[in-house]
Amino acid sequence: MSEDVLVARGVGKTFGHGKNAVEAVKDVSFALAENEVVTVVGESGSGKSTLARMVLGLMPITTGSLTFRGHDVSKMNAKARTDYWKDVQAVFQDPFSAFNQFFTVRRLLARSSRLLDDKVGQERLEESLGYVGLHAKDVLDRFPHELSGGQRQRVMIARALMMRPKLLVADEATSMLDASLRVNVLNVLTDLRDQLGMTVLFITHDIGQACYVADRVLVMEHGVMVEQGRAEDVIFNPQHEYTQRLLADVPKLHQGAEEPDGLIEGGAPDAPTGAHAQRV
Ligand SMILES: Nc1ncnc2c1ncn2[C@@H]1O[C@H](COP(=O)(O)OP(=O)(O)OP(=O)(O)O)[C@@H](O)[C@H]1O
Repeated sequence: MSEDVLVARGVGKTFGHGKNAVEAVKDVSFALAENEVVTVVGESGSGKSTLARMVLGLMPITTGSLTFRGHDVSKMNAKARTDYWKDVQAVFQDPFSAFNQFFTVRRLLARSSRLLDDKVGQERLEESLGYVGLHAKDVLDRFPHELSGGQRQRVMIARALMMRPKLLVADEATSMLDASLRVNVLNVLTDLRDQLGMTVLFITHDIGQACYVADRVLVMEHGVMVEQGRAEDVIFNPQHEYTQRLLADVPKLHQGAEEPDGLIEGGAPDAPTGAHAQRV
């Protein structure tokens, strides 16, 4: 059986105090095993990004505990956090904000590869760009404004992959991509799980994508994890009313449950078209 990489027990996050307090995440418990893709799905404001930021060590937790391979990651000093980020990498929704506009892609990626020796760095760079469907010669000497939104996002994913992280946290990382590229990137994530034994925590508001890519799905509503289970179980036998409602907004998923052929043609709105049926 795979070992747990990350374990969250009773994790909570409250912003502000008194009557202005916002409980963004409430008493959330889950574990991420080695070599699995887990998605967190929920509507806007359900606490997904706050959870991701706590997992990344970017903000302190208010209650509970978070451990990565047995080490407490909720109270890291600067050195421990730098080490943690060799094992845990992130890709966020807005790739533009992460770019220095005056740096070429080559320079941006070189900053990530400085921890690797030159030969490994060059190989990793080309390999990582290849994983996301980019060729080094097409992008390395370009500036951010010379790339499309989708290309920028894929460069950011490649940058994270260069470190061969044990855990990749992808927060709405495919939101800027068109449908075919989205499928491509989602498939890359599962390939990385298969080939590198990487664990992926994929955050999305789109239950179609969540179920397509995931081994397991965690469902959040108003900061509470209302349901978690294997992707097949969550899609075809959702237990919580909120999950049922999210799925009801994706009519093709339900049709597919009754008519296995139904999914092949359509797929969910805003979901990886058709491919979902082949995965689940
Ligand atoms: N720094 C902050 N200060 C105060 N409240 C915050 C802060 N960050 C998030 N919140 C609040 O916490 C709740 C959860 O926000 P969060 O961004 O985690 O949700 P989300 O599910 O990721 O939403 P989205 O999909 O829109 O990004 C929201 O009510 C939000 O307004």
